[in-house]
Amino acid sequence: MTQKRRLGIMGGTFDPIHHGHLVAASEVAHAFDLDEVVFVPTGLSSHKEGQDITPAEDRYLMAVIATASNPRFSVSRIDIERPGPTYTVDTLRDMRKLHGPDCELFFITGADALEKMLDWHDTAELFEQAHFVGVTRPGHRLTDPGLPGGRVSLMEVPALAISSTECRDRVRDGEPIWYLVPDGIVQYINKRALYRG
Ligand SMILES: Nc1ncnc2c1ncn2[C@@H]1O[C@H](COP(=O)(O)OP(=O)(O)OP(=O)(O)O)[C@@H](O)[C@H]1O
Ligand SMILES: O=C(O)c1ccc[n+]([C@@H]2O[C@H](COP(=O)([O-])O)[C@@H](O)[C@H]2O)c1
Repeated sequence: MTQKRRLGIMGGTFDPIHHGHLVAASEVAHAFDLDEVVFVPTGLSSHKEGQDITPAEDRYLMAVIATASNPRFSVSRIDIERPGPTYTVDTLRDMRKLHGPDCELFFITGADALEKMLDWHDTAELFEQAHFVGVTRPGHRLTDPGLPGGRVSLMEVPALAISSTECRDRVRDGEPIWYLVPDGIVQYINKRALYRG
């Protein structure tokens, strides 16, 4: 019997994508023997309404640049092309349609996001569609938030105290972001004059 294809999905605003995201995806891919990790930048983040978010096309292109050198990483436009707010249940439904039933889906997320998962849209269906992997993040303790057993795993990854917020703040304040994000992202942010305030 052939093994089902194992597909990781890393959803995020990625404004901008940074090495914390990339390390988390790489560690989960290794630990869960994933064939591929698809980064899925959000369209309109349902819980970030009113926040000043960079256009989806820039966030998508930065994700492409950051993942280009890894043959097991790719980027999907499904969330940025779907009208309305982005809900993970729609991401998983679309991924399932694209990849068929013979594919196991693993949604990768930070421990901070996992803690709030019971408030997400259509939680019951979420756990039918995918296995959820919550990774450690500095500043957030890795505790079991009481999510259904068997469908959620918690995983320690090398701690990188990087956030997109800090990257944006540093650019605005004229501080370097070299080595917090891939080199191509530093150059893209400069070229497009992003986060200058
Ligand atoms: N340094 C990190 N280590 C582990 N997971 C992370 C890290 N940074 C972000 N994540 C996780 O990656 C996913 C997407 O993150 P997101 O794009 O919101 O980045 P962010 O750095 O949290 O952004 P912001 O500071 O704008 O809120 C989330 O599930 C988040 O918890
Ligand atoms: O589906 C939901 O209700 C929901 C609520 C909050 C966050 N999410 C997803 O969690 C991922 C991380 O979100 P963010 O905005 O913290 O980068 C991203 O893929 C979001 O679509 C999903």
